[in-house]
Amino acid sequence: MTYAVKEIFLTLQGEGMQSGSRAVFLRFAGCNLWTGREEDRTKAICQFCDTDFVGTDGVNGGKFAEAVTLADKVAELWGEGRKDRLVVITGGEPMLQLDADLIDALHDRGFRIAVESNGTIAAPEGIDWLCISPKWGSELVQTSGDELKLVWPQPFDLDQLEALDFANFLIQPMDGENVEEATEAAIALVMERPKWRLSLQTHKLLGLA
Ligand SMILES: C[S@@+](CC[C@H](N)C(=O)[O-])C[C@H]1O[C@@H](n2cnc3c(N)ncnc32)[C@H](O)[C@@H]1O
Ligand SMILES: Nc1nc2[nH]cc(C(=O)O)c2c(=O)[nH]1
Ligand code: SF4
Ligand SMILES: [Mg+2]
Repeated sequence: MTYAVKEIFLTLQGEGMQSGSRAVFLRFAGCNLWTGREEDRTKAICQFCDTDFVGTDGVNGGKFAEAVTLADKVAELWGEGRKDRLVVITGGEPMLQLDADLIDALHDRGFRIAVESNGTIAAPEGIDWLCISPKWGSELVQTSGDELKLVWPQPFDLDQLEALDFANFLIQPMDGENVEEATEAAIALVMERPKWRLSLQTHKLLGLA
């Protein structure tokens, strides 16, 4: 299968439980909840996206015909050393393209595989760290994983989300024009519900990609 990749880059994971970890980010092009075009945003299911995932024109982006070629590029960007290798696969929606061949090729090169997904498509076997970030108005199909990272505010019933099979529950303020209000609301929520932890987008605070 040919993979459409927006960009691949080395940075720190900015969000969630693994925040602060060195990681290669592999961002796939395309999403099932928004076209990525600004003129479609207000009619999209997911309207608050902070990411350009359209096309294959980003740094190290392109069409990769083989899983091994793509995994080689990820390994090249990691550089020397096979210990503690981490790749974060995101998008767009990575579950539209992530398959067993790519999972195997990345494992063969020593990577732990973390994935950021909206949860509308079931995850394949072999993911080492699964982060699901549900979107109001979409159907949540993947109801288990390592972390549920809820962008706030959204009209979810938190009691229902807490009943799902996740090891960690995180709340992440919605970036945008109301980010300060969203951050205050997220802090208030954690103070009321200690099951949840605050996730900040630390890469934005630090000026990292
Ligand atoms: C760009 S998405 C790509 C992965 C996948 N499509 C998803 O939504 O989980 C990566 C992460 O950024 C979060 N995110 C997107 N827009 C955001 C915003 N405006 N503020 C805070 N988090 C945001 C998503 O919820 C998700 O956890
Ligand atoms: N540094 C950094 N950390 C991130 N964690 C999740 C991201 C994403 O866009 O999926 C992201 C991102 O875009 N950059
Ligand atoms: S589901 Fe993820 S990639 Fe798609 S529009 Fe929403 S935040 Fe962006
Ligand atoms: Mg991002």
